[in-house]
Amino acid sequence: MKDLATETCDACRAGAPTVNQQDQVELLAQLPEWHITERDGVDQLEKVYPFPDFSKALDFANAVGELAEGSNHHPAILVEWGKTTVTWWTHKIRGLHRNDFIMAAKTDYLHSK
Ligand SMILES: C[C@H](O)[C@H](O)[C@H]1CNC2=NC(N)=NC(=O)C2=N1
Repeated sequence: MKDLATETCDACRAGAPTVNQQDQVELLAQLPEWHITERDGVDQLEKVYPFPDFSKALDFANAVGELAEGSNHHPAILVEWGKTTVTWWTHKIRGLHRNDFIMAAKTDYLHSK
């Protein structure tokens, strides 16, 4: 199975298909500690990263922001003292695209460095 983190995001267009339930299970199996939650009817992929303080949490958030800019695919990022919550979904399709799982894998890789 190819490492998700090495894939690149497709240019996602309105009307693109969302990831089906079976594929969600397969992709989540490659993404430890990530979970899918629904907000306002939109499935979102989310993970909480713990940090020793606010400053480290903010540094990671900034690194994720740079990753997002480089991929033109952007998460919601919540920075709190001791943790950063990263949430991926695709606005254009109001749901989860393969891109979101790729970006989650890239986020994990960034955290591991
Ligand atoms: C115009 C710009 O390319 C688009 O709005 C991009 C920007 N980043 C994005 N990020 C996410 N998560 N979903 C999108 O649909 C999206 N669209």
